[in-house]
Amino acid sequence: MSDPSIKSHIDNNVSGSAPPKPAAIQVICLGSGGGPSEDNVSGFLVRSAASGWIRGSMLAMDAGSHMAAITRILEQHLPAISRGDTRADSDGNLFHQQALSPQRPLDSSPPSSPGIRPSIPTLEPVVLDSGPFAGVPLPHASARANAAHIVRSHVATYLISHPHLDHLSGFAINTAAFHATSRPKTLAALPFTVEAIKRHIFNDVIWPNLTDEDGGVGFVTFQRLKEGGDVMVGEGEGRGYIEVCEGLGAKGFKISHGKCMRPGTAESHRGSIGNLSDVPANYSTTPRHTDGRHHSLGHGHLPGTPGSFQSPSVAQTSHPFQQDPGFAAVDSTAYFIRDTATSRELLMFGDVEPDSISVAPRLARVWAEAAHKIAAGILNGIFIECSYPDSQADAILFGHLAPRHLVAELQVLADMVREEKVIRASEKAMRKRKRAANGGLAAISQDDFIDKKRSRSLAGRSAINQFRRSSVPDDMIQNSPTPQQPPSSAPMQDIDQMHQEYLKNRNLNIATNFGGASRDSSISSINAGVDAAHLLPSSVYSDPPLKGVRVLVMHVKDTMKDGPHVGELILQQLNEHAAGMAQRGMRLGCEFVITESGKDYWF
Ligand SMILES: Nc1ncnc2c1ncn2[C@@H]1O[C@@H]2COP(=O)(O)O[C@H]2[C@H]1O
Repeated sequence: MSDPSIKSHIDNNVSGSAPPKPAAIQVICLGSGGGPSEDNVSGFLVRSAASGWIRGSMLAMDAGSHMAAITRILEQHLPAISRGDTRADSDGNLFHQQALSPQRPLDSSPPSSPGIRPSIPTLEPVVLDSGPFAGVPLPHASARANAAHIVRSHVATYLISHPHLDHLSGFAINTAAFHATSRPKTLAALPFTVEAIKRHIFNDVIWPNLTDEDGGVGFVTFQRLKEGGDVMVGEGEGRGYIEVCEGLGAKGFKISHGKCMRPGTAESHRGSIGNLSDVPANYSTTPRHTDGRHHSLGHGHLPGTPGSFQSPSVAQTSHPFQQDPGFAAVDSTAYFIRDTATSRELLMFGDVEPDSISVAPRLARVWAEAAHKIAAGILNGIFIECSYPDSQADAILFGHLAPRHLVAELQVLADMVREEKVIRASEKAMRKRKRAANGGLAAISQDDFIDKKRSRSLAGRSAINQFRRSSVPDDMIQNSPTPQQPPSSAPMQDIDQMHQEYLKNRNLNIATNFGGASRDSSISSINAGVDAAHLLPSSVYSDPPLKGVRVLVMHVKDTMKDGPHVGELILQQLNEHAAGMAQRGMRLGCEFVITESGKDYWF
């Protein structure tokens, strides 16, 4: 089905001089807040523009706010209802047929013949021409009936970041309407989330067991995702992505959302153990879990199961929280969501705290994965929380970010992107020189060599960046390496040699997990890349690393006080931090946007 709405949405955020690409992914914000008001808590709809509005083409990323928010949006954009010249009353009963909006086609059947009982007019689907749901055929009269239709017909999967209520409550309550769906809804998540929801929500105590496990009625089925993706699925850049709805794949990484009592010390929501990482450094190609499909209550992977890979970064951190052995991290998830048609991606976070104060710092792994995608031009949207303004002290962040932390984390990402861009540019330069030198013949084998060797694990560089971090931007900001002007023509063997060294070091890191990689080998891996960069045009450095990336801020916690919404202050603080860094020669280049319920965002 063609989608008229996509034509008018152009992605203006693609860096460089390339012509803007048509938008590939739409994200509709249903809930942008982090509480305490229950009407606006985390919930988004994601869809591939290429899939149009076919059944099963929408993914709900978290669902604290869900059906009620869709109803609200439709009320705003369905003129036949919002203007009052409606054919539906508040209960959805038809009346005022003659006053329909031109957008809503009337029953076009001829007037009834005398003696024939007038038929009840049949409503034809209406297609909205404005708002986030522009283009979706709506078969009902009232906003709320159409909202239920969208949920039943179009939303296939609920991708949940963690089992906290503000990310789940809408979904749980809406499941009572799933009896009218033709197939079960899928709840997709990492196993720790699935098991928690199964055990603590659909347990016939808090909520009826409407799932298809343990004798439930079958409205909901669970899709247990493998952390870091499933290597058995997909190929090339799409390897590891599991299809979660029509046209979209997902890959999830565990992240940390505060701390709780260490399992065994008290009744607690169990999380990961500090100092232990669940995923090997070569997470892209070696997911930890080999079978995520058959967990059930009482066994399998529970939240809190420690991993077996020790992060070198933790030993280097000094924040008092990280030294407390009585606490474990609360788990959450960051998902990369990939549009199958265009290979473009989004990064959407659940609640998350900065690595600098975490008992289990795991954000750098996600940044490493993201850096490669940003450098490759396939990722330009990051949905991430910033729950509090900077006035919130570290001790009362409860597993969340404040502007100072978000900007510090983005600086880590920016460093990685810069390195990745250098590597890409140097590889490109080498291929070009090889081609020129060998008349194009050797270029083929060299290109093949690079492509085969090229792995996307950036673990070594992640480790290095973690050595640099602290909790406030001023502390973590390093002097930007002054780009050296490249010699006008570098000897080809120098570049070749550096690349061989670089590839050797990178492969060493790929073959060695986080715990095993020595700091020296990580550093030499970076140095090899940076050395190669000295031979490259300075233009590699001239653009800020995150140019073209939009950082969409969510989960802002309303203060429930008079005056401007705290989101305005958070945006101001983010921009001030970024401006301060730019003054010191550390431009990030990204744009900050505070997400709002009822708005949609295109990528
Ligand atoms: N120790 C605590 N004291 C007060 N409030 C808390 C504490 N821990 C968590 N919270 C609040 O509970 C909320 C649960 O959802 P969030 O993680 O979004 O944000 C959390 C805080 O707002």
